[in-house]
Amino acid sequence: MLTLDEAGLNLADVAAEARRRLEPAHWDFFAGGAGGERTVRANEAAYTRRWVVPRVLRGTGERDLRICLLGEPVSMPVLVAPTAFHRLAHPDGEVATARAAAEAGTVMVVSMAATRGVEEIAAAGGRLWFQLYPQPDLEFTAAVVRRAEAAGCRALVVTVDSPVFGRRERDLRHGFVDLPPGLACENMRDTDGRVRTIEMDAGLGWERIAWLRGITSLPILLKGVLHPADARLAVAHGVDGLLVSNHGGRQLDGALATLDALPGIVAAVGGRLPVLVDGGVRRGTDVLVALALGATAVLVGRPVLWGLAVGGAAGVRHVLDLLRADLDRALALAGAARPADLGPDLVAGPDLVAGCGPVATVVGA
Ligand SMILES: Cc1cc2nc3c(=O)[nH]c(=O)nc-3n(C[C@H](O)[C@H](O)[C@H](O)COP(=O)(O)O)c2cc1C
Ligand SMILES: O=C(O)C(=O)c1ccccc1
Repeated sequence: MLTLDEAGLNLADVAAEARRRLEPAHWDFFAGGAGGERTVRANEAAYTRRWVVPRVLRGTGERDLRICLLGEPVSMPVLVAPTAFHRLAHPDGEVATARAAAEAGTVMVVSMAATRGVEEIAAAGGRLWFQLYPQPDLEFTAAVVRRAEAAGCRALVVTVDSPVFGRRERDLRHGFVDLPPGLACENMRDTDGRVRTIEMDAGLGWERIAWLRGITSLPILLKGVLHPADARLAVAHGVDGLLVSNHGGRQLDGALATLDALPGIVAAVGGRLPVLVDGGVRRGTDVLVALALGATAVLVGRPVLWGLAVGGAAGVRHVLDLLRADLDRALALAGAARPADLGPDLVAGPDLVAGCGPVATVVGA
């Protein structure tokens, strides 16, 4: 196991150490976003505009961080977001990430752009969900879904914020266009062993969600919903959960910070589906605020990659342990014994903070 000195006291420390270890082009691929990266910055900044209004004398005793998601227990409301190319961070790649998530008792969402096959990731143990970019080739898409099912994945996370690829200026400057030789998107292999390129499908529509619903009995979550009208459509199409996400600011630069979108989505869904959120979660208090505003759980993307770069499975474990301990302490200090004790009354701002302007919730839009 890593010492705290090596791995850091918080996720910013881990990020700084990862930056020292990674090739600049790979650091920039992981850290960067689309355009001027306004949305990358806005995701983290949104949390700094929320303030916790703690309750006292609640006698919380030992906290219980467990939640129930899609009918199954998860050890804490922090999951691993799907991110591409883990072998750029560590030779063990997604296998190491899966081992850490399993040890932490949480879900790992395996990216369609993973650099290890879903079967060997599953062999590391733990609960996996599979992230899908629906491909224009329906037969190939169906084959990938069957492969994820056969490997034991328990849900499909369908990314819907990517009709085209975001324009990432850091990657353009480095000339970073593809994986180095020897690494490949292992879950994009065809029957002949050839690796297909992941296509973004600008033709994707709700009928494809209905089609997916018809080819799998796995729960389907939509990843990348920010507009309440889309949340209502998702409910109407029988999906099983929503992930409020702007792809970590890597797709539409200028898209609303996810924490600012969350209340509108929660109101639109009205408790009919679990609502998850990702983007900019770096502290236990961030998790607390997201849950208080109605999220069932959060996911972390980049911090997991930083942990992986610093120490493989132990590094990812360190990141997840830091978040767990930080959330546990934040709950105690806010007077909550468990996630279910949190509500919007525990959060103030940003309207209470001079100069920050009102929160952009588009309820009923
Ligand atoms: C390097 C990197 C690769 C990503 N790859 C994928 C991907 O393959 N599929 C996907 O749906 N989202 C992908 N995402 C988006 C994440 O799932 C998630 O939405 C985002 O990272 C959350 O923000 P955070 O990094 O601030 O925690 C990626 C994000 C990063 C940083
Ligand atoms: O970088 C990303 O955000 C991402 O989603 C992705 C998708 C396909 C291949 C590589 C990265």
